[in-house]
Amino acid sequence: MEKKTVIFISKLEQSLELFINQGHELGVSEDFHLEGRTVNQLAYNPISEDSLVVLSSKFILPTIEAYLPQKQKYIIAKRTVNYKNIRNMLDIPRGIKVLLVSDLQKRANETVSLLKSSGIDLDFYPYYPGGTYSEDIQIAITPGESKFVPPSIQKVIDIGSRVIDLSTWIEIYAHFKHEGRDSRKLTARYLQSIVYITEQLRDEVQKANLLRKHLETIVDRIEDAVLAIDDEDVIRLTNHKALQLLHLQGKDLLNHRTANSIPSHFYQIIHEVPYEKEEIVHWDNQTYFFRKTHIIIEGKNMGYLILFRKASEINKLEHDYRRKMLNKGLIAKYTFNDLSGISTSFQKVTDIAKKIARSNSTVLLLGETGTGKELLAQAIHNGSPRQSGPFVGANFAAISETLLESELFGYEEGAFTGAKKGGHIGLFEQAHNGTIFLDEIGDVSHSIQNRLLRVLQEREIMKVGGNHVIPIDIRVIAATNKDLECMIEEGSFRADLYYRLNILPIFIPPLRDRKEDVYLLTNVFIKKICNRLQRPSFVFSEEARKEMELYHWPGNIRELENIIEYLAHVVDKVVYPQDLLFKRSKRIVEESGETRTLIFEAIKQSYERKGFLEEIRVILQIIHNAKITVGRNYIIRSLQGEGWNITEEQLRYRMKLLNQDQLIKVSRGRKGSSLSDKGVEFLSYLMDKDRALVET
Ligand SMILES: Nc1ncnc2c1ncn2[C@@H]1O[C@H](COP(=O)(O)OP(=O)(O)OP(=O)(O)O)[C@@H](O)[C@H]1O
Repeated sequence: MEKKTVIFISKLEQSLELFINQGHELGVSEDFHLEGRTVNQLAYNPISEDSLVVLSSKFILPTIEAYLPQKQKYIIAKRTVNYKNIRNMLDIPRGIKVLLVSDLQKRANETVSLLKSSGIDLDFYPYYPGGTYSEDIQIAITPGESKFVPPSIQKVIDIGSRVIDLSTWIEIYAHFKHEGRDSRKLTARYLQSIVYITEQLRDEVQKANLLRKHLETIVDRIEDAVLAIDDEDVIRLTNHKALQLLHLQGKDLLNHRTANSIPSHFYQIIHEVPYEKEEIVHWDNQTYFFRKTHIIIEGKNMGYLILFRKASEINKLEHDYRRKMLNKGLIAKYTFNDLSGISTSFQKVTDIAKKIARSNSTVLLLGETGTGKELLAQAIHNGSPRQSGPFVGANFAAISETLLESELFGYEEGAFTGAKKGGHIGLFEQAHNGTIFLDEIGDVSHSIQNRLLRVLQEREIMKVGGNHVIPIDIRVIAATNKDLECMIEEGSFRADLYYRLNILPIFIPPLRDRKEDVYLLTNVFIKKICNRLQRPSFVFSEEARKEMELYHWPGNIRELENIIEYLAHVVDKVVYPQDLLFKRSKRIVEESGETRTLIFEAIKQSYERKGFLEEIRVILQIIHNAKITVGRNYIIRSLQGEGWNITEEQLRYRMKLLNQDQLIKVSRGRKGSSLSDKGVEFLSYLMDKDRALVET
């Protein structure tokens, strides 16, 4: 049988294309010839009488009537939304204003009713060129007319031109009295496209359910109590913690009105507390930290979120956190208030340091051993905007060369034999968002100097065995008692590293140059130490005080503090010159056993704190065994023979401390060292301790 012709007429070419395409998809083109004419084409492309004309809308009828043959049959197409494009509209939350944009007012209105009758229940505002609209609308939906969308709209969803409704396709078949079989096939195909959409929607619903379950699990894990309430005061989300604190365990609050579901006093709090502010509220004999925030979606207020937690829990958390940081040594204990000193030179130091603290630049602290460089570094950190971040100390004289690299930069799991599982976070990474204190920077080896330079330049590190860089935000404070400029001349310190460090230098004068501070510091330490030992205070006789002022204090404030500690153990009420250790020529072995133990224990602990007591023990042993005066090279070689790898710089530092503690004697002209009597005593004290440990 010869195929009949169906001619679609529309103003727009794209609508004709859409209809013919739809006809192909539905299989209509297997039964009829499908053609299209725009209104303008009718004049030179006339219509043959035996065809059926389908008009895209009744509004074009007056324009085209003249071109239709007299008895021409025509149908006005019923149009519907293209279900394939409906999916995009489902993401728009309910209650949001949406502009429905079309070319004419009536078409905009028509599309609104069409969408509403298809179950898309949004807050539609029809719009057409020349119409008005409210400026707060941010989303527009248009059936293929996006060119008419006002420019202020942020999001446009084009659902495409409207397609032809099933009833019109059936009418086409009915017109030609086509067999019913074909129209059933047509109906089946038409429904298929809708079923496909329904399937898609079902998937979406399942996905949404799954997502909700995920969300609920996550919210349950949050330590805070959570309540999400919509703009109609209905509870939309909550967690175990909230139910527990509100004494509503086992109750289902979801989708219930807040007013009817939660305790009335708490309900009152929710409505009284201002938005977006951390508040402290009292309820149920407890103090809570409470926060209420708006839930804003696509610019519209959809309700509010409440987070609350018992203040006691937060205090405990903060306390635990600080304790952990303290245990790890990541907190700076001292502030500028802990720095005592009235001398003009010391006042100048603190004035400059306070100003410098506020900046983020690298600081270089210069001064003899024991002048308070570490104390000042901590005070600078605590006076800086980074005060709540970590303060990490790295002592280059204390960490052995072999460990230094991995201590500073960390290592990846499996970087070397014996590497910890999960790797190790280095000191630089631990200092992220805080301050790193590079103590004894003058003792650092050449290879580490190179790596430090890179870190300071790039502000990023690479772990040992790692293959990616980790950016770090740190403030650097370095300290040394060495003359770095002299070391540069000798070639033992890199000039470029020095210039990177020497940005804000602060020189702390030695104690002998600020005698006014000796008396003040003496009293500060008497108070502190007597307090700690819970013993009555003591005073200095006039003569002893003079001796203190005359003394040259090679060990500076640390030495002064040690002397007061010693006196606190041995004097009663008044200190006389003969009580002052530095004044006495008596050998330590003449001290009473009790005092000796106290002094040795204090020395032992000071090495332990520095982390190299074991190395000190081996060094003393090597010198002792040699029985003659030995030089540093000999000691280094012997240490290596016993598996200890330390640099010459590190050995020099340790020898200096041993000398200060009078455990070794350095022969004139620095030819070599031997153990002092005190050193021999100290070594046997350490060995006794070791034995006691083994026996227990
Ligand atoms: N101005 C001060 N007021 C009170 N105590 C101080 C002051 N300066 C230093 N101290 C105390 O003196 C001791 C030595 O200080 P610190 O360790 O900071 O010195 P340092 O210069 O870093 O020493 P080193 O170079 O040997 O590492 C510490 O116990 C510290 O508390």
